[in-house]
Amino acid sequence: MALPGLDISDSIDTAASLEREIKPFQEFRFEVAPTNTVTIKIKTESPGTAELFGTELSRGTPYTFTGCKSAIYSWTGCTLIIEGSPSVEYIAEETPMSTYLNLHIALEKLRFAASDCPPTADGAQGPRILLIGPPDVGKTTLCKILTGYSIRQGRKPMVINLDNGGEGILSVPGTISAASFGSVMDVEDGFGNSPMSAPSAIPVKLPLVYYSGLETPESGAARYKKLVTRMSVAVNSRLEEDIESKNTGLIIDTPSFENQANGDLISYIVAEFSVTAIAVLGSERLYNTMLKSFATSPGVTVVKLPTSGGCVDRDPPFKKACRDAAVKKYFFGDEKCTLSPYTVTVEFDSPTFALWEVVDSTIADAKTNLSFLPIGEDESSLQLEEVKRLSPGDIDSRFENLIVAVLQVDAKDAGAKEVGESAVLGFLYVQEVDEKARRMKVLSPVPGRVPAKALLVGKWPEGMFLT
Ligand SMILES: Nc1ncnc2c1ncn2[C@@H]1O[C@H](COP(=O)(O)OP(=O)(O)OP(=O)(O)O)[C@@H](O)[C@H]1O
Repeated sequence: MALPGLDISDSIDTAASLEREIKPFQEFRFEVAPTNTVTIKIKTESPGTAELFGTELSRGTPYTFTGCKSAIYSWTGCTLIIEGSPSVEYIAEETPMSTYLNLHIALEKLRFAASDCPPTADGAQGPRILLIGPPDVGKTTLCKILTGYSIRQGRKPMVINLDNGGEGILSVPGTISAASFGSVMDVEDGFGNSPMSAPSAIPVKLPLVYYSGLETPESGAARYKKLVTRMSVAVNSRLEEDIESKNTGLIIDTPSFENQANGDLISYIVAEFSVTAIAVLGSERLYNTMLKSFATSPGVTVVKLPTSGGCVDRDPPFKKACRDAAVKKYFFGDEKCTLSPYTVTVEFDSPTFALWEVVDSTIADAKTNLSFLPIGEDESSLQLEEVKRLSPGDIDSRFENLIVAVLQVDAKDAGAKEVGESAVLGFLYVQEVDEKARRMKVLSPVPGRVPAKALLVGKWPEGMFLT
């Protein structure tokens, strides 16, 4: 369509674009470097439809991708127009999409059964599926596909992201989050946006976020478990008030679990979220371990799912670039929506200032401590410190370029327990620490003073330069 009065067309210059025809049940896989941009649309005259990880694409609408490895699947066949230069692009004939669709149909049957029960009955609870497997086997992708399909059926799935080391779902890296998805996801942007200070074309989701500050659950198992428990309590009470979400159930994405050592954490998550189905991707060994572990748990079904050949190992620099991009986007927005963060000064001697730090207590440390317990005392008597309050003298340049979580608890009077278990209001980025003047400059997404809330800093995500 041409803009009235102007000789400007909003269509893509097809002369400079590639055309790719996808046959039914095939997918177009592509990779775009973090520094590159590629635009893809379904050809307007093309009869078929296509979807990106479960979310249907609108015909003729150009979608812009940057720094991603992704795929567009078609059940019917269609023609795509690609503008720009993906670093890799090909059409794949073999995909596990039929298996994933069957899994969705099985979950739908359970959801119909749940909807038929009275709201307060036990049976009103829809399926709660946990997705586990080694790194880069497509757990997050399957989570998106299952979420996309249930949204398309008019459901309201509750999506829980327990992968604290990843890019974050509706939040920055280093967090675990939960959100009810009642509207379409943003195909260009993973799961979409949480509320920010600018309008957005895709309806925003309201996530509940906890900041772990840990790279892996193992680098602070006690803290991670505590946050999982807090999350499960909040999610369960929310579901009691939202029957649609309760009937639809939970879709839970996890960090990489690949061996016996993670069994304890998996069992913990299963118990806390009353998981009813475990889907294991990409590891026969883990599947068999799960079968044995849950053989005596009649309420838990374990299934094995194939991994897509399109799942690619993302090397550490690519993952780091994605994490940096996620944090940058939180403060500065993206091409579609530019944000301007504010620089704010925080005085260490202010009565409303309290900065806490996540303690990196590895399992190894905990075990070492255990062996020094006095005779007769057991593990439960050991109080491992998970967060500690920093005095102004402890705050130096090592905190520069890190993000700081602004917690819901007040700075005044909050103790280690409250800080350790508090949800997050938002994030700040430390630009500069002036040790002598006892103050620091932070970037804040909102103007005005930093609220009088407890601040928490961790070692993850690692430091990054935001420009
Ligand atoms: N069918 C596909 N075609 C192309 N790329 C894909 C496909 N499926 C997944 N990917 C890509 O492969 C990468 C790994 O997938 P994903 O993030 O889902 O794995 P994961 O198991 O959740 O990883 P992690 O262990 O880091 O949590 C992602 O960049 C994803 O977009």
